Amino acid sequence: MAIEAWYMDESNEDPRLPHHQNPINYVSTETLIEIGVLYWKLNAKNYENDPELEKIREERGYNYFDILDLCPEKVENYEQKLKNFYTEHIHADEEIRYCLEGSGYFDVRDKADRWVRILVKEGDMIILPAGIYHRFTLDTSNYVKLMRLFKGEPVWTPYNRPQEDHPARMEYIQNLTEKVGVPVAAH
Ligand SMILES: CSCCC(=O)C(=O)O
Ligand SMILES: [Fe+2]
Repeated sequence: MAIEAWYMDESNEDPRLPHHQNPINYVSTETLIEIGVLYWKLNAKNYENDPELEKIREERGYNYFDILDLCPEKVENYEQKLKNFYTEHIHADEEIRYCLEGSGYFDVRDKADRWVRILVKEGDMIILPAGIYHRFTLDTSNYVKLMRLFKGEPVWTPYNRPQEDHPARMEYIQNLTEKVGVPVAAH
């Protein structure tokens, strides 16, 4: 099966809960593609010697990688970092994450500015395009180990919403509009 994604409910409960709507409202792979989210399923057990991963890295120029083992013992300012991850933001570059262990949620905004929750678990690699509003949270299992990839020297700077005048945001919106030929929701 492809990656699992759904529209979120509006409740203010614990972000680590799934936040499904009732009834469950899944988001199709086509919709994810339309908003520029890319996805691969790989064998995470094999990440140190995986020709498939190597091919993606080569084709897309991801010469940098590191591993983020998201637990309080290994991450400085753990709570603060989690808080920042869950604050809606964009980046000037793609955000590329490959889940090696555990799971978590990447939330992205669709064209109508609705939250789409993407479940990322072992073997899932996702690319969020530059300029897409997004955030990240652990799920109730409370643990994830992610590979972070990048083209060139890594820059992880988040620009919190609103960022309508940020060049990456403007380019993202431009691409969205070109793809479908209709305006996206105003912000
Ligand atoms: C834990 S990686 C995902 C969080 C995020 O959006 C970021 O690092 O910018
Ligand atoms: Fe981010």
